Amino acid sequence: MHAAVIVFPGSNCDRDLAVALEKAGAKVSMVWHKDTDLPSGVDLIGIPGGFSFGDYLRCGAIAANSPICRSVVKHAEAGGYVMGICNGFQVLTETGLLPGALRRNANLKYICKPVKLRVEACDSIYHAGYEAGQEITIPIAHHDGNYYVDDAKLAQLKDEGRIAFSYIDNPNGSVADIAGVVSKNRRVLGMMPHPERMAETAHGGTDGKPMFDGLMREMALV
Ligand SMILES: NC(=O)CC[C@H](N)C(=O)O
Repeated sequence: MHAAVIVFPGSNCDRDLAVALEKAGAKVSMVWHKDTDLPSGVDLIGIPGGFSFGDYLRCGAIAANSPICRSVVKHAEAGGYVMGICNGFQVLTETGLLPGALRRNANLKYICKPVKLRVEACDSIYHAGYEAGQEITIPIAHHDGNYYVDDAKLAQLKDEGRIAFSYIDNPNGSVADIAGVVSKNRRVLGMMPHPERMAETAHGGTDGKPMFDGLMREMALV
């Protein structure tokens, strides 16, 4: 499986995401935001966490208009896989590939701590390594993680089984405790918590590792 990790000025989790994917067995190419084309044969795009363009305008808004993001959108629209973590989730909402927006945390503070998540019943490759209803601990590190969708879109996300992960004890004010969502075809995932920061024993826990191992297993079957 060939993954591309996109790097923006201000990305700071690009290497972590690349390492997590490599340890699961992927070949990873790092792709600079000014590039216009993805390497040929890319199966999965990873949009990493960080503070792209200093979080100016809105988190992810400038990155979403980078040259490479036109190719990211094309890849997703053609049915390709894309995972966006933290700032990556913010970028994906700004491109319109995922619904909703990430607003300032309800307490107006940057929050950096491990949180408990519930794995929702969502049949995506990103869930293959988990059981529905499983509780996992994954760190968050954001000031704009307060997920918002209006009532109609929330009802649609619920009806379509597109809530990927929920907070057990909501840290940031997100609507319906939502920590992550998927696209209608379940191939685009956005989540605020960082599974790549909980993927080996030295991280203090490995609850993020099944996401990478599971998606590798599933992609071998696609
Ligand atoms: N860790 C991150 O990706 C930070 C996300 C984002 N820039 C925020 O603080 O809200």
